[in-house]
Amino acid sequence: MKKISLLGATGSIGVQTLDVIEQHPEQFRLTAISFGKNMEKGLEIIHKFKPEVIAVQNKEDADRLRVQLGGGFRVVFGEEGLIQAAADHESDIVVSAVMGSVGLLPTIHAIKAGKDIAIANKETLVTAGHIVMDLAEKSGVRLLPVDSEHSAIFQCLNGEDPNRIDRLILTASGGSFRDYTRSQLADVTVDQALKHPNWSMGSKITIDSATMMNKGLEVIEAHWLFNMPYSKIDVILHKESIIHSMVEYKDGSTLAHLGRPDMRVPIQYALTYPERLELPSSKRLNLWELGKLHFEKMDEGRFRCLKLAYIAGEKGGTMPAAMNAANEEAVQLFLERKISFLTIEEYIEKAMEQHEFIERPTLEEIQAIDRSTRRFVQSLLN
Ligand SMILES: NC(=O)C1=CN([C@@H]2O[C@H](COP(=O)(O)OP(=O)(O)OC[C@H]3O[C@@H](n4cnc5c(N)ncnc54)[C@H](OP(=O)(O)O)[C@@H]3O)[C@@H](O)[C@H]2O)C=CC1
Ligand SMILES: CC(=O)[C@@H](O)[C@H](O)COP(=O)(O)O
Ligand SMILES: [Mn+2]
Repeated sequence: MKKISLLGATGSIGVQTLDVIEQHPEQFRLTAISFGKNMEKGLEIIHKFKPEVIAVQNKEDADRLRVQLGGGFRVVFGEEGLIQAAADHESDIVVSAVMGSVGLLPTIHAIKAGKDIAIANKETLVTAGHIVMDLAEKSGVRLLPVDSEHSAIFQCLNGEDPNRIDRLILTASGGSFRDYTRSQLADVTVDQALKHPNWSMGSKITIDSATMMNKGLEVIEAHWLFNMPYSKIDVILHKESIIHSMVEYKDGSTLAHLGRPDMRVPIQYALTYPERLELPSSKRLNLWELGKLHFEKMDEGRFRCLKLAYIAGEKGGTMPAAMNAANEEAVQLFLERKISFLTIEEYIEKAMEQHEFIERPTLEEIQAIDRSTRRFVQSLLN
């Protein structure tokens, strides 16, 4: 029986993780959850799975929950609560599926506590890849990718010697506006941006897919997870999201991972690795039904955020953390309808230009950069 702590239980990855757990009651037990503010969904999960530890964002919600639930649960809140749900109780693996850089600290604590991490939260590796990877190695814990592209690459690598690899090829759907010209992007709406062609995901990552920052974050995530230089990480447009990513080897062989767009598959693989279990609810891929698959070269002028992410990744140090914080703030402003779609990349670029770079930052320095960059982006509004 594998004991699971699930951070971000009410979100898109969280709910799909619960679906996987439910399909294998003999394999998995949910011992801790965290969620933000969605009390209705949170309560439904608590009644169904009865986790011992429950972390919520605010003290008021924690107090309310304690009254509603009575005894038998440990209800905690805030940053300290997230850390407790991740690290301070009995579990074998932590699924990190909160949204944003708030996921960094609990993951670091979970690694220090010797827990394996099923990592969906890409902002963790983007902001502090060098710290997280070093710590995971020293603590002897496994970082198992959940992000579909990274799970695909992980499966195509399957333990091969890194010297045999020529390049990693990440596939990108192109997001909601893949067929729009740059001038058409000027007045797109939030509702349009939230309609991803292939995946049903949380709102922040859906906007990231539309700006192509999602792919930029994934390039940096791949750099850390697979110890690969940026010159050997490419992105290709593939609008069907059937090939989830590829690895090209020295001898010219290219290995690809295919499947229907269904996050329960990589989530389950991270939970069972190296085993594979049945996943009754997941539909099989019938290529003859699909007909053609399409591929296009990336246009970096059209998708400016991808270019910014390569620049930030190559620069290293605190630059990816600054880029990420600017992106999180700008996307939130767009979702609140305070800025336009193209202003997202404009704000990120401005934040990167003014950023006071630190080459080998500590965790505290990364957290300080995260806060100051968010303040800078907010100041651009006035
Ligand atoms: N969705 C997908 O298919 C994929 C997602 N990812 C990555 O996984 C992560 C989660 O994505 P997704 O599930 O789509 O996101 P969602 O927005 O759907 O869910 C986010 C979860 O995090 C919680 N949360 C948000 N902010 C905070 C906070 N400040 N403190 C505590 N909890 C918080 C939310 O709680 P509540 O709603 O209760 O407020 C919710 O449970 C992201 O990093 C994303 O990039 C990666 C690959 C695919
Ligand atoms: C499901 C998943 O892993 C997302 O990150 C997905 O990749 C988004 O698709 P695009 O960013 O390619 O549009
Ligand atoms: Mn992805």
